[in-house]
Amino acid sequence: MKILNAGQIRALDAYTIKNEPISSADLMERASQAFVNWFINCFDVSKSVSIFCGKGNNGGDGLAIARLLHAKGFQVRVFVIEYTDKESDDFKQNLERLAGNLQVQSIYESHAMPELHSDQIIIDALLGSGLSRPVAGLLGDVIEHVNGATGIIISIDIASGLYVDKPNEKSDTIVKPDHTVTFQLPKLAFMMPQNAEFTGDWHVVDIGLDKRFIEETLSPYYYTDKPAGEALTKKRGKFSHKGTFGHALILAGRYGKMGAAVLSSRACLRSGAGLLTVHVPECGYEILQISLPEAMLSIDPNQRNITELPELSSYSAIGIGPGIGQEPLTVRVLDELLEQISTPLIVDADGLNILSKHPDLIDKLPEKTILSPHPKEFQRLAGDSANEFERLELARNFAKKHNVVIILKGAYTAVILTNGDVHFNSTGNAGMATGGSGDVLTGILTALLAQKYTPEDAAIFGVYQHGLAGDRAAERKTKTAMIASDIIENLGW
Ligand SMILES: NC(=O)C1=CN([C@@H]2O[C@H](COP(=O)(O)OP(=O)(O)OC[C@H]3O[C@@H](n4cnc5c(N)ncnc54)[C@H](OP(=O)(O)O)[C@@H]3O)[C@@H](O)[C@H]2O)[C@H](O)CC1
Ligand SMILES: [K+]
Repeated sequence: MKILNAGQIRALDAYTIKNEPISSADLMERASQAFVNWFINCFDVSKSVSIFCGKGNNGGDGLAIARLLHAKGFQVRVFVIEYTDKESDDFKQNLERLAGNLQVQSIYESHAMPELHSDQIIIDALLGSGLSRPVAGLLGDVIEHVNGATGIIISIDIASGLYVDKPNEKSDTIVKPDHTVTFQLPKLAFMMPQNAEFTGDWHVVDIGLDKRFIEETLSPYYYTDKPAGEALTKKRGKFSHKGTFGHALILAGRYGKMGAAVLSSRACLRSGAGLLTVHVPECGYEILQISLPEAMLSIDPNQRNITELPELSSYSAIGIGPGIGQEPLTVRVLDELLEQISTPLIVDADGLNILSKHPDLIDKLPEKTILSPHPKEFQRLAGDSANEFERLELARNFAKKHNVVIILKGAYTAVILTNGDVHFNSTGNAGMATGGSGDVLTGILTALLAQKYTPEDAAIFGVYQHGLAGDRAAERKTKTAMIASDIIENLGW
């Protein structure tokens, strides 16, 4: 799914109206109906609803939704906030259509706010994608009042006060909804962890905006939903043999961190690699042989750390980093690896920390190497950023400059391609913020590269499957109890 900016959404709206053709009032009706369909799926008529409307088209949606919910038998109160004389045409039209059906209460002053009970559902239709400046005055007071209520809050399209495609200031007044029901496409703002409290659970409803216009509009931002994730699966042919699926090499582990080698290796085998060799220091010999009999071993001469690069010619993809530490001899191994490698590569964890401390190695990274930092590792690698929008820009520039694929791990993990395109992942949950979860991803990615997925597809698909396995694990074990091994046990596609 593509993610468009506010200007592009406006253009999409206008194009649909002109080319379908459909009147803008009818499009608003269709959007409102889509919201109501979602709503009645979640709530029954025993709930009473309070709708707070601005005077633009978001407010117009609120008025249309009020009418439709009232017709379905919901008890509805409608409040229009009189912060301006300017009203959109479709707002006006929907206000007229309400007359006789429902009484509208105008709010002129901050001290005249309606009481909100905990069993009431509040619908936020104050401002939508037309937000052009920080909220202040009466509107700000209404938002504070809504946020103070204990009932469920649902924002139409986007929380009022939240920008669609740029960062808000920390001091901005923004609705904190439990749900956002957004039209047609997810919004960039939803992908930023800093906005979590201003999105709640968000849901996309189809309002029939022009599909071809969406396809043809250029945007660097995508959302890997189920169809996009599944479309990347490579089928395993009937006549394939283990050679078809490649021979992966993972360099991982040191004394006290051998678990990282076990986790990444097991995940690699569970992700379809034909063969796997793990290069570990000598202390890992028995651990790996016993815990993972399916893997072959390459044993480093050093007892505790990786100090020598194995011969590389038989491998089809290489993963390095989990638990390797940053000893000078290990740094040299990474350096030699970068000199010699001619197969796809993924660098993670300590591998990334080594790159941060030895920036000359970054220039040696082969084209389309996958780097999979969490936010702290990325900061060490690329520097500070003031907010998550800025961090994303920094990552896009880093990916383009160094010709690498970056997996910026987080709530909506961002996979950033060498051309700067960003694919936000849809799967995964907070239970995955647990030790070893990243090592599992490294194993998955190494396996996919060994199976000849392109680095771009490997990154998007690997992150998607990692999250999906995490979701299955959370379902079976709960987010609290799940551990990285559970993610591995739930892999499979
Ligand atoms: N394409 C779609 O997805 C459809 C969306 N619909 C709904 O329409 C809104 C967008 O409507 P729009 O009228 O463009 O914008 P808003 O409703 O958000 O309101 C804009 C008006 O509010 C003023 N404004 C902006 N920021 C502030 C502020 N901080 N304080 C006060 N007033 C503000 C703005 O005035 P300007 O001075 O900037 O001109 C506008 O007057 C979208 O979110 C959907 O809900 C359609 O219903 C269907 C298709
Ligand atoms: K809103």
